[in-house]
Amino acid sequence: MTKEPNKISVGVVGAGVIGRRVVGAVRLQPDMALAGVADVAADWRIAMLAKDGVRLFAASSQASQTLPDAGLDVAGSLEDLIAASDVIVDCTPKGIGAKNADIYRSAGKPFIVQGGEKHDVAGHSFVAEATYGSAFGRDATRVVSCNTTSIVRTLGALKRAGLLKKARGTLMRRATDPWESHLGGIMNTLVPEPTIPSHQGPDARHVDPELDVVTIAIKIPETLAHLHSWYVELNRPATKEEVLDAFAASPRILLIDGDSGLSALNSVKEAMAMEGRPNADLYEVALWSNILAVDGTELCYNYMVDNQAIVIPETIDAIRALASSEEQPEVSMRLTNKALGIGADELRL
Ligand SMILES: NC(=O)C1=CN([C@@H]2O[C@H](COP(=O)(O)OP(=O)(O)OC[C@H]3O[C@@H](n4cnc5c(N)ncnc54)[C@H](OP(=O)(O)O)[C@@H]3O)[C@@H](O)[C@H]2O)C=CC1
Ligand SMILES: O=C(OP(=O)(O)O)[C@H](O)COP(=O)(O)O
Repeated sequence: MTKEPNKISVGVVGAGVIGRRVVGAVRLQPDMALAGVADVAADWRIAMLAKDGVRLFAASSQASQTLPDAGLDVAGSLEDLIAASDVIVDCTPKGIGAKNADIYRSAGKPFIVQGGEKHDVAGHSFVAEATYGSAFGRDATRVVSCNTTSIVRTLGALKRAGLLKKARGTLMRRATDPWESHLGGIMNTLVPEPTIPSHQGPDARHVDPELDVVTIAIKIPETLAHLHSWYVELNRPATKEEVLDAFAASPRILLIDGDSGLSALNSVKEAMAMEGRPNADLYEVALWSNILAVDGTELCYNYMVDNQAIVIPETIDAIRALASSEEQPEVSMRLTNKALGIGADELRL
């Protein structure tokens, strides 16, 4: 397969909830081209990608049978996709990326895994605003989980403004993804995560070891998004305006006004649909400016994390960090934001 000149050739392994969104986002970047997708599934999800012109590769010997049996054209094996790619984005279910890492390393190809994998799989954890620079030119990185991404974005904004001392958060986690809610999830109950801290707080310190952050998580019976409630101790008394300015300085945090009617997860998703976002995806952390309170050094706020969407811009930036000559995080993030329509300036809200 011939590569498009001057474009980063991206191979995606595992095209489920995250992988198919990465496919869509890669295709919108001016400096990237999609080499194809390798998967083991051969159902409607993969058939729809094929109809969109995505080249399919069989990620297992069984898939090399089941894909053609389902009437789908197969361009080659996982190894063929790796050979045709400058960088691999592994979006397989938790634990499989760790096994695939050896294959990518043996092929000498840089790769990205997602937040279901442990930090050690890549030896580096990625959130663009914090660790683009240390990812630049590496052989691998891990885009941290959706909740962890939101924590680093928000606490990072407070830290850059010189305000952050320590943060304690309660994370209400959606039970399962919408498309598979008939297969699992919970109903008519709330389930506290069995350990304190939940993994997201410690995991945020893989990105920024200076963060003093503890998280507690609860699984809740809905599928739209996560909702976080934070108590933050500031290192000096601040005003509400100072705190809002600190958050507003990041284009990947969207201040929303509950008094305008955007008062819940579902209304924010509907607004994203009206914005014309694919899948009504909310790439930003949506933080309620009207439900934020500052009292001296005490700060409390709530925000929404669209778990299916928030890691997509980070993954695009991680591709540039590993496989392009762009060393400046701001340049990559601007390109990504523009291509995906991210940030208050890009929205009608
Ligand atoms: N879902 C979410 O909200 C978020 C997920 N993440 C992380 O992203 C990663 C992917 O999650 P998600 O998109 O939800 O997963 P999905 O289950 O939606 O998609 C995974 C895809 O990979 C396929 N697959 C399974 N095994 C292999 C294999 N060996 N080789 C190639 N493809 C394979 C699956 O096929 P099949 O279905 O047939 O098994 C499926 O098509 C995980 O690390 C997860 O923790 C991060 C942030 C948010
Ligand atoms: O990465 C996520 O959340 P997390 O930050 O709680 O690990 C995604 O919402 C996936 O979570 P899941 O492990 O419930 O599928």
